[in-house]
Amino acid sequence: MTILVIGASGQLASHLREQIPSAVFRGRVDLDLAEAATIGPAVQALAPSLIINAAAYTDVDGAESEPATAWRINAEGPAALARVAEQLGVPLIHISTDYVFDGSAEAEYGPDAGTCPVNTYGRTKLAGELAVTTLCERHWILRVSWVFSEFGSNFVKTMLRVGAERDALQVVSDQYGRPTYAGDIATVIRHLATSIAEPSLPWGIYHAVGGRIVSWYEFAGMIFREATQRGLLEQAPAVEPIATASYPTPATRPLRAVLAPSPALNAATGYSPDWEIGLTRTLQALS
Ligand SMILES: NC(=O)C1=CN([C@@H]2O[C@H](COP(=O)(O)OP(=O)(O)OC[C@H]3O[C@@H](n4cnc5c(N)ncnc54)[C@H](OP(=O)(O)O)[C@@H]3O)[C@@H](O)[C@H]2O)C=CC1
Ligand SMILES: Cc1cn([C@H]2C[C@H](O)[C@@H](COP(=O)(O)OP(=O)(O)O[C@H]3O[C@@H](C)C(=O)[C@@H](O)[C@H]3O)O2)c(=O)[nH]c1=O
Ligand SMILES: [Mg+2]
Repeated sequence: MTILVIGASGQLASHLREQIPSAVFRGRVDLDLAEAATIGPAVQALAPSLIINAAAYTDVDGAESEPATAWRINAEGPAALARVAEQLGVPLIHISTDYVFDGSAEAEYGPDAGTCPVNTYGRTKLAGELAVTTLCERHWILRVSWVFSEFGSNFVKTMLRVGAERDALQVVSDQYGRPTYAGDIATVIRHLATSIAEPSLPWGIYHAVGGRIVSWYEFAGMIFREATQRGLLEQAPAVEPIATASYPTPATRPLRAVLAPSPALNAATGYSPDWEIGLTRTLQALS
């Protein structure tokens, strides 16, 4: 049984390497998602029994200036993976994002809520979801949000770097979400992979999140509190809450695209993601 992971050094791919060491990993140098025509033959040659797509174009602001590249990697590449999974008759686990929603609702978004991305990254990820659902019957799409880890680049590591350089910084306090520890996504995937011979979870879209809803400002405060307690930072910088309008970026970001956890996913995997434990793990690993 060969489990094929697309992605090698990203946050999720790195945790999958720890948790499913027997899997075969293909980073962008071996298998370029932007070259859709090459994907089918490359995957067929490996004859996997399960395909996990841990790769994506994740530079939200960058996608605004290179939309064609983001589209190739986030929409056309996953479409090619879905086609070859269907041909081989094997399941595909694909990852998506809170940014498929516009974030204008007060309530949390369930997997069936109406999508309406407000930026290019979100539009390309939504196109990837649609391709996977229409082209490959045996799919699980796991939506996650605000992913962080000791591996790769993310908000936690940015805060630690900026916090070491500056006495004060401003962080937006009107965008809300549920952060996700990449190690938790890997754990959920590991449980799903273990049950692949007799899947108990219906194919479809699920939200692999859990824990408190916070703003980026609150998240930054929690990072600085624990990082100073652990001696990762000598002193926490002063953090000033600001409105999104005062922090202009190339991409618009949804204000309240809060993913509602999926009880069926938690029941099937016997696991509930908890990002606050993940934050402690991340800061431990970086200490
Ligand atoms: N980061 C976040 O905050 C969030 C991420 N997600 C989703 O979670 C999933 C995992 O993201 P994350 O681990 O954070 O990603 P990272 O940004 O940490 O890593 C990106 C990964 O994509 C791979 N990749 C990029 N371009 C290509 C390409 N052209 N061909 C093949 N592989 C490529 C990289 O490959 P290589 O290993 O070779 O460098 C790397 O493994 C993605 O689907 C993402 O959209 C969802 C919500 C939030
Ligand atoms: C560094 C920094 C960011 N911010 C803001 C910008 C932004 O609104 C928010 C978070 O910054 P980021 O650059 O991490 O945001 P962003 O890259 O948009 O994060 C998103 O990435 C993609 C891949 C996803 O799928 C989403 O779930 C989400 O995690 O904090 C500040 O207010 N102050 C700062 O000093
Ligand atoms: Mg980013």
